[in-house]
Amino acid sequence: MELSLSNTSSLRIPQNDFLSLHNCSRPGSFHFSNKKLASKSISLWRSLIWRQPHLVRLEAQTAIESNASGDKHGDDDFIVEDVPHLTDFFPDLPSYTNPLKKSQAYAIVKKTFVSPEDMVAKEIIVQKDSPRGIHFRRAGPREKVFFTPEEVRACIVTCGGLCPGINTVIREIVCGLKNMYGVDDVLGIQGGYSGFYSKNTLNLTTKVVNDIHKRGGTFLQTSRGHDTKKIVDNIQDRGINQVYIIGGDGTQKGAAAIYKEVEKRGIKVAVAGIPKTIDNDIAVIDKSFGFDTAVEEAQRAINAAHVEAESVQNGVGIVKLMGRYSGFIAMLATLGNRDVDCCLIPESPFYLEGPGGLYEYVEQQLKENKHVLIVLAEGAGQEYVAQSMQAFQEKDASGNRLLLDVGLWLTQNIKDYFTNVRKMTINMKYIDPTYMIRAIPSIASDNIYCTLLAQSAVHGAMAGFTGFTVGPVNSRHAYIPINRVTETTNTVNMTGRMWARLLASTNQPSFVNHQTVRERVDKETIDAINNMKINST
Ligand SMILES: Nc1ncnc2c1ncn2[C@@H]1O[C@H](COP(=O)(O)OP(=O)(O)OP(=O)(O)O)[C@@H](O)[C@H]1O
Ligand SMILES: O=P(O)(O)OC[C@H]1O[C@](O)(CO)[C@@H](O)[C@@H]1O
Ligand SMILES: [Mg+2]
Repeated sequence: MELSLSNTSSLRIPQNDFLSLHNCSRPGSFHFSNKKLASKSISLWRSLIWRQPHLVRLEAQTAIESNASGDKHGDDDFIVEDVPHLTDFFPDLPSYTNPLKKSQAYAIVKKTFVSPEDMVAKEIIVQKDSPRGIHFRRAGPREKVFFTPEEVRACIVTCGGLCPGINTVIREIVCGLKNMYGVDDVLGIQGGYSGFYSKNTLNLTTKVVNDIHKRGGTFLQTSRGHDTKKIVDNIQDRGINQVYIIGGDGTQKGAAAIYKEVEKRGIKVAVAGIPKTIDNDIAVIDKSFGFDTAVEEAQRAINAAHVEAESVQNGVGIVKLMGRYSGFIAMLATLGNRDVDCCLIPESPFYLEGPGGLYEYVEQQLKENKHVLIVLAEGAGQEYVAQSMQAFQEKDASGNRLLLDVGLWLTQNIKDYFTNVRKMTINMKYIDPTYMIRAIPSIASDNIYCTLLAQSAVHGAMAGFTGFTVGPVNSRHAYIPINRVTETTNTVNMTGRMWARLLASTNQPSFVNHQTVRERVDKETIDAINNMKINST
């Protein structure tokens, strides 16, 4: 591989070797006082590059020089957020030629292996002068693998709530390991994380998983709750060296903890996360699998509520959909339907009474159209329900707040208001299909997505990557450091265009009053001024 000084900002450097060579105190960010030293270091590292360890951000003097010579954004702003590799901890780990090289399936593929240089950009919308920004390693098969088929003992576990497509991912991991890499030994951990230490395992063969993708749910069962030490004890006891973990944000936090514990114990185990969540609340990735299936299934409930509401006098149809903290299902199901008059989600506070409130809007719709249709995410308006019920907020075994039933609360409030205050007779039709939209098998497009995720995870683990979550970033599959996807939650952006599209489509009130807008504008102005101050210091 050719390296020039102009791309010194993204070198594949074995971090440990570098640290021992240069005794650098700040891993991940390295400064060179002059070009000669940078050049010397590069030639030292060049010989170590084949091991594919961390990509390390390198702030070289040369990059600054290239900026000075007119290149406005040198390579120092090309940031790679890389995933760990087993050779970071086992520098002498042997590598082998990837069996895909001789695979019939890939025989006529022009470029079977992903180049170690290939990166996926986190931001796809850029301006001419904007920095090159954050990148992730592109997912896919590598020329060298760090496991022989015979030595692999893989396991698969599924945690958290259900989601269409889990079985497809399980199936494709088993089939991918067998058909692409000749791996026979795959264990199914039953009943989520706790299954590691409380249940027997299942031998997963291609025959066993052959038609599980036709079923909803998870073939392996799921649970909430965990004990990281006991999980890793079990991984060690069973001689497992590849762990495939399918689950949402909580599960990925669990995967990060397992990876850390594995690292601490110094055992050769690749930990791969496959993000799963019906709520689409996982950060960085484009969309979670099963989400499209859920949005499609939600149409049946919304259509039914619409038919019911428009078939009676003053019909009020209310549909409650899933979405604990993120209202993506409700938003997309509304946008995809067009009969919905109002969509309420956790990110957008709403109010009932007074000008611009929900009651006023419902009354107006009833006057104009004789019916109204509301789609509600389960996490919306939780503060109102809690207030009215004076309820104690319980938590589930994973520590997630248990939601109160906002659907029943809203139904009752609308009924009371129109009957008692407005003296109007309304016909309430409430549909709660929450579990129905996630307990079904995935549609074809989600199955394809699940296959890509599973195969990318298998390629990554076989290539020796670990501590990663796989997922599409701007439509390209990437290996993302697990912490990156758990540090924030993906929520609907209230100031983004998608929510504005929804408001434009339903014509519902934005529930944002003048005062709130004023405060937000003021806050944004103050933040911008503060940022300017920070940048100029
Ligand atoms: N901070 C954490 N550290 C380690 N493990 C965690 C953490 N949070 C959650 N887990 C474990 O991850 C598993 C799933 O978590 P959780 O119930 O939050 O669902 P999830 O993965 O977020 O999926 P979903 O939200 O789609 O239902 C549980 O076994 C839980 O104990
Ligand atoms: O009732 P369960 O199975 O705990 O799951 C409910 C939660 O799981 C999710 O489907 C995913 O987080 C949420 O939308 C929902 O609140
Ligand atoms: Mg979650």
